Amino acid sequence: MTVDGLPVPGPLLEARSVDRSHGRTRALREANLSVTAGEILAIMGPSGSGKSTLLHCLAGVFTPDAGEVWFGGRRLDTLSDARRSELRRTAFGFVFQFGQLVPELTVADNVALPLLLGRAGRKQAYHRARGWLRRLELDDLGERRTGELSGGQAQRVAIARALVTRPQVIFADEPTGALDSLAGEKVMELLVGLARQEGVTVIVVTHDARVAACADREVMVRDGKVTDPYAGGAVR
Ligand SMILES: Nc1ncnc2c1ncn2[C@@H]1O[C@H](COP(=O)(O)OP(=O)(O)OP(=O)(O)O)[C@@H](O)[C@H]1O
Repeated sequence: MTVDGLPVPGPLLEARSVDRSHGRTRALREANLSVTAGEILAIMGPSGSGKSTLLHCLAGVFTPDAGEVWFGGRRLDTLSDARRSELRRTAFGFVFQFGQLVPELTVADNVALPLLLGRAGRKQAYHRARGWLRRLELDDLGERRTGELSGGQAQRVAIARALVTRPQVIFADEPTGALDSLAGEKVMELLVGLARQEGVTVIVVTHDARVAACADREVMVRDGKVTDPYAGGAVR
């Protein structure tokens, strides 16, 4: 596609007419969504409308029953399980409602873990982990067990862990859902600020209008359908 003779990069991530059921429940019905590189996108909608299912389809955790998912100009949904796992490990980062940190490990171990699993050297992994802990204002907590953290601290550790591999996209599912409003605001401020500095795309599922207000754009999911005016190749 070109505009005024200049090439316009296509969307980074796209759902095209995605259907996905859980048993007999049709969670997504011909869902279309288009996300550009560097965009911070909020996915909103009533409980049970299909937001998390959409997020998991975009991240290659679920494969659609019908339709297509594209990432960086290539089909994602037709890749093998092994290739999709590798993509999730290298190009994507995840932040969930309850940090999902490993409680037996220290904060620094949790942040270094994705690098160690990716076979980075120990010294380099911990060096990078400490750098991210500093950026998330967690310098003093590196040696703590994650069970000793407040909810807001745990979510900041989860963000450090998601960013440490330098992903292209962060998928966040209700990242502030378990926090009070002050802690939630701080977590979103840090996530969005760092994502912008790093040029990382963020897709965040939320019920909270204040969280959505931090995004560049929001889309609504209702009964498994997505309202996205930019889906289907519309030029922004
Ligand atoms: N593992 C599952 N087994 C059966 N049904 C499921 C499963 N996961 C989701 N569903 C159903 O699929 C539909 C969409 O669920 P989904 O979790 O995507 O919605 P959501 O918008 O993220 O909801 P919430 O805001 O409450 O988290 C719902 O009707 C839900 O009950």
